[in-house]
Amino acid sequence: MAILRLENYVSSTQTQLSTVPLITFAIILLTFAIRRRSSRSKSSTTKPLPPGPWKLPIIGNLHQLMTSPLIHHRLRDLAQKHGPHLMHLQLGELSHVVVSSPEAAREVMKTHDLSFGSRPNLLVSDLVLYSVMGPTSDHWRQMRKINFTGLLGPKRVATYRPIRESEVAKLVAELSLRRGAAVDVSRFLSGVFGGVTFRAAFGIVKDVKAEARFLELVEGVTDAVAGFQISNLYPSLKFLPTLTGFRAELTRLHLAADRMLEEIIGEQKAKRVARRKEFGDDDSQAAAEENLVDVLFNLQESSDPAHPITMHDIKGVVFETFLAGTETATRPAEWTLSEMIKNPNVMQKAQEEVRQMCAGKEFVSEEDLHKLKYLDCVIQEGLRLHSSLPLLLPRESREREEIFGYEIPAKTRIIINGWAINRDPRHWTDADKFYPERFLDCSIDYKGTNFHFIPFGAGRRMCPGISFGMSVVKLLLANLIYCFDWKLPNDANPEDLDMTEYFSASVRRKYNLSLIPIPYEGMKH
Ligand code: HEM
Repeated sequence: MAILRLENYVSSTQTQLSTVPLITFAIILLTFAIRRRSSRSKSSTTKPLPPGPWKLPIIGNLHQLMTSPLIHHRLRDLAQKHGPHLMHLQLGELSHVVVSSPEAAREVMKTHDLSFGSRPNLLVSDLVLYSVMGPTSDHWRQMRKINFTGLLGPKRVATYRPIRESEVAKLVAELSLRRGAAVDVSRFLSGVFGGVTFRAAFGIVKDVKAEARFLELVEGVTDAVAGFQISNLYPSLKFLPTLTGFRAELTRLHLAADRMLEEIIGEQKAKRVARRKEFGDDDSQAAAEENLVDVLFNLQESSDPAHPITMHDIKGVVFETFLAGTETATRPAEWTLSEMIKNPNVMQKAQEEVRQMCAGKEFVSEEDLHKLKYLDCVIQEGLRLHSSLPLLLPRESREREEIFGYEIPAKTRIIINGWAINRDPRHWTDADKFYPERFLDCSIDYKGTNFHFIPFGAGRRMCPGISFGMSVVKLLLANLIYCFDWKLPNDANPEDLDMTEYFSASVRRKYNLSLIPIPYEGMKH
């Protein structure tokens, strides 16, 4: 999810702070901090806030986060010292609580899910996402239902199978052409997720260049909103987004995206009208080939007039799907493949499984996937160690709550450090080791019921795109290891593969994965 990224606050905070003369900035903040302090002193709490590190006036704990660009690591280290379950941080004007243990995650995402199931109202949600991602409301509930049932539920996802298979086959063909040469695998992988999402959303469009242009725009928005935006931390300073140029940048991107969406969705609408003229409503072939926009049109036609689904909503849901579904879903594939390269024994075992199960085939198709049990474990372990969204997405408490004897006031921002939780040594043996066998014959899964394994979050705000994303991840990885053997360039030792993380919209590899594909001879040609 590239959206409303909380997790990259730090990198972007640094960027933005350097563009504003610091002294002016400090004076402005001081003025507002005094105003705020006087209003805050009127409130009283009955229980203590969770413990936390010492705070500076005005910036609170921001300086303690700036010591590392990998904020999830920094938060884990701070939590170990100051609050292993719950830790209080003051970031700018806003009170934050960091959740770092499975026990505390259960309290937040299950016991008190209703209170903590809202999202903060961030500028990016209003300006880029047509408000579909904002706080919990009737509108959000309706959009969430659409996402789950209409677009991303398992039944609908099954209908996108031909798209997934053809995009993966296209990749295999391209890689075969480049046999023996180093290729930027990271780039290819994000192309597959972009391609699948584009075709699932819009089908085939007239302008052959539209896909590349639209995906470039999605990438632009992803980069722009990836961050701990300083203006989000000082909401009372309404002029900050304008002063830092953030508002102008978001508006520019939004207008460009909006124009393209109007164009592409307009084309879909025209096709639909033409189809209906020719076949009437009873066109079963068209129904079987419905894309995401068609489904949204159907829902619009049958929607309750008291809560109509508007063109604004349709654009919002479509754009959200791209922002949420491309970057975030690429990462599990990229990290899991990297781990297999770095651990040749795991790669060998996974390849033996798929090559045995699919012996003689040209391609691993979806009906073969259920046989690949070891690959399932490898993917789960990849998700455990490398969460795409290590801090999930930001939440906000709707009312005052008490957890483990601590007070969490209403309107507190909640950061759930899923990355730290997925590596909690109290729940995982050799927690930092890539060891897929730990998932063999084990009932733990990522569906949000095991709070020590939450790569997709849990509760009412859990990721609705699991089926959509994971169906591509597994098909893609199965084919990459079935159709090719892989070597590192310059005969580098696999164990030396650099796994440094880069904190952006999601946590990705700092250096793209460059590999040499060698087609597998046992494949049927
Ligand atoms: C396969 C890799 C993916 C991972 C690891 C992932 C992870 C996540 C996580 C951690 C969250 C936040 C959950 C929380 O706050 O509790 C989230 C939210 C979300 N994800 Fe995903 N996601 C993936 C793929 C997708 C795809 C493919 C889509 C859509 C096509 C999608 C759509 C969404 C949406 C719309 C939300 C926001 C839900 C809300 O606020 O109610 N995700 N995802």
